[in-house]
Amino acid sequence: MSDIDLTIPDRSLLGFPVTPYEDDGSIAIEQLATQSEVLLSYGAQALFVGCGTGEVQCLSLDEHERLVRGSVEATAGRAPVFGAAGFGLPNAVEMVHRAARAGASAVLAFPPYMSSFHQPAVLSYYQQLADESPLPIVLYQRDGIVFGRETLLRLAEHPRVVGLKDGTGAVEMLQAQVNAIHDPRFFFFNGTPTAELFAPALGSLGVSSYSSALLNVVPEFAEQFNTAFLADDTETMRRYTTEVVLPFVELRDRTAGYAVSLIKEGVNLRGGSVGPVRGPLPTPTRRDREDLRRWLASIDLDTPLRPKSTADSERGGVTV
Ligand SMILES: O=C([O-])C(=O)C[C@H](O)[C@@H](O)C(=O)[O-]
Repeated sequence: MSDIDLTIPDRSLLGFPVTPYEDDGSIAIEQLATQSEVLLSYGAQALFVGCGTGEVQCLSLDEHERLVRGSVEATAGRAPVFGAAGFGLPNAVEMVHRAARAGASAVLAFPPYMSSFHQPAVLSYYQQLADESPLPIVLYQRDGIVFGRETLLRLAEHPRVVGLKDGTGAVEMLQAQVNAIHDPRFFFFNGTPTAELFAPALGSLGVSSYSSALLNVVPEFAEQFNTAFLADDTETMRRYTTEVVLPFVELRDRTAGYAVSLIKEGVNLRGGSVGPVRGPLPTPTRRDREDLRRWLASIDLDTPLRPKSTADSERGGVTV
């Protein structure tokens, strides 16, 4: 286990990097380091590697471990690195042990897909995973798995369960969950698709940290949005949402899976060389790719992606 402090302060911007591939399909370690620099330089306070935006469902156990190790080396102690664990108990336990060996600080526990909604079964599943885990665990609710109040209270008592990522944006449920947990060690974060869209609403419930897939492709904008968010500048956030986020969401919603595929394509369009997504994620059509290019150009972010210090010396800010 890494000895990096796992404390995720309130109001953190969390990075979920895409997984870069070489031409032969192997993990592109050098590109991984470049991406880490970009995300950290624009304000990511933790990196969740090989998670949703990182194509978790498309990676082998070895690849996931390699990704975590590469990211831990690239971040060199500047931020905690989270791996992923999931897809059934034996697999999840194996993933968390591999993440620990690779130096991760914690893991994001993906819902076991194809599973029941029955709360006692959900409780038992995550308790067993936490019991077996050498690392702290962040729960993740979306799709098939959400945590009832009692389930969450019981899980939050476990010393290795440290937080909850919400992928639902279900305000009523989330408010009840936030109100139920009084442990300052337990953190909630907004991990909805294109999380900026929900940031103002969920921020007002006290869920003030969020994961940003946009930080991969338009880090300059994601940083500016986060500055407005931290300043509670609702007018600026509304303008950014209308002018930048919603046009992206319109593209994203054209095809299931585009929340990841278009992020990766956007990085490629900005010279990131991260390769294509793996199936079953969809390859963007030519028309959607061109529209994505136009979206980038509309906000003057069709320039090469660079870590912030390099980019600042080369060009000005975002024109929105
Ligand atoms: O593992 C995941 O679900 C994610 O990749 C989360 C994303 O960063 C999501 O919050 C987004 O699309 O902004």
